[in-house]
Amino acid sequence: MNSVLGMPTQSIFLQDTLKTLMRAVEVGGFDKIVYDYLSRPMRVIAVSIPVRVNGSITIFEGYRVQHNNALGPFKGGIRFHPEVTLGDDIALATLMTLKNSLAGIPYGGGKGAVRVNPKTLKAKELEELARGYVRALYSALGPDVDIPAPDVGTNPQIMAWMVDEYSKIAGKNIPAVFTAKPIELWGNPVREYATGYGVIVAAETFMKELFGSGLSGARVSIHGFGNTGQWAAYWASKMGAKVVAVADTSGTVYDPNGIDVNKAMEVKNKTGKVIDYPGGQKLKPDDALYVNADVLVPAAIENTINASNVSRVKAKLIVEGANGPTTPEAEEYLTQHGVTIVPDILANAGGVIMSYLEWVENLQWMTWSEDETRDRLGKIMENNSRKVMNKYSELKVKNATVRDAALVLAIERVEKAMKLRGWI
Ligand SMILES: NC(=O)c1ccc[n+]([C@@H]2O[C@H](COP(=O)([O-])OP(=O)(O)OC[C@H]3O[C@@H](n4cnc5c(N)ncnc54)[C@H](O)[C@@H]3O)[C@@H](O)[C@H]2O)c1
Repeated sequence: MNSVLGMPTQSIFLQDTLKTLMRAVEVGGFDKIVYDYLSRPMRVIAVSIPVRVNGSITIFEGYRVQHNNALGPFKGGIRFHPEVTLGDDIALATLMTLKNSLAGIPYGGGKGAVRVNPKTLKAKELEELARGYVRALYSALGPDVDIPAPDVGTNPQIMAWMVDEYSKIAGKNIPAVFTAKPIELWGNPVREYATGYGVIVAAETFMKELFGSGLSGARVSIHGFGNTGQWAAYWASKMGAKVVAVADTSGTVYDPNGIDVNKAMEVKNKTGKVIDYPGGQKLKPDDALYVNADVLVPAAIENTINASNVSRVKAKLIVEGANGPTTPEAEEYLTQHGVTIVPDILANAGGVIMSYLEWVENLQWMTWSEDETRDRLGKIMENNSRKVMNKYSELKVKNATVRDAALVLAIERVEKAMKLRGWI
């Protein structure tokens, strides 16, 4: 698709997303009209945001893509990145519609973006940009309209500025319009580790379903040791798994007897390099993908498991913490070799499910304890994992994957909502 609503949208990412959507529509036997709806956003808003940078005005380009709201308010992050395009933003918003649908939460999908390298801005300039984004899009946002959250390049502080700006314009506090806010400003402590925790609940559920025993005693390797990877390692270890490898761009630490995850996190947060961990063997960054492990969690970036290295992967279960870490060619190879992949759309949904829980708290001006919130998140992740497993066993298509099952479930829920509303 080279243009949407008259705007140019060349993007390989968008083309790939539409291919994935088309495959799922075919596997699930959906009507063509379902593809027609989901292959384009309902609304795209492009805005100019003037900010005084180093004394002179720079005008930044921003977008909000409101992809589909059949299931509820649009929901998805805001990305600050120098190379983001409208086409990429549409792809990301499309994936949010599917992820939120699969998660079983009452949200449609959306995504926002600003073409900027946030690292080049001073704090005050970044604040002005965040506030300018909200001023430009105020009428399109709202707790029951469109609820943004952080994504690449944005964080809880930026959400705090945004919720403040929105509340100022509204003339009253409206906490539920942004999620993943700081704990002190209507946020929830579980948010920090929600994605990594969710990945491990999904891993535990699939281990039980596939092999009859959970993570206890299983060997786990984690590739990528940022927010997702560190907390996945932490919860895997807490649930009794043996974390045998952790890796970041500095290298892999491998210890078949198990790594002290608290120590590894402490070292990573102190020096920025996991390779400074005292002990274990020191290997190359990608070696965490190839070590002897029962479960592999790719939690770094996209396309890490691809045609050139897939034959070296030894794990029997791959749980995608990162978005898009397994290429389609690699997935085909792994599927033929009996490896199960728990897809990103299911495995890393803990963050957005936590956003939903924060929104529910904010709408009622109440808070759950950390334990209660985590318990709710865990139950949703476990339940969703089981639903996907059941769907997978129902699919009669040759070489169907768990990803196919997840996407079919996601589309089914949106399709039902669109039918009930009389859209299709
Ligand atoms: N943080 C979330 O809530 C969240 C939610 C959903 C999906 N994700 C996805 O998870 C992935 C990681 O996100 P994050 O927030 O943890 O990012 P992050 O920046 O905190 O961490 C990324 C980590 O990956 C490592 N890394 C990058 N390239 C590597 C390589 N080639 N080899 C080894 N390590 C490498 C980095 O050193 C870093 O430790 C992304 O794909 C992201 O889209 C994150």
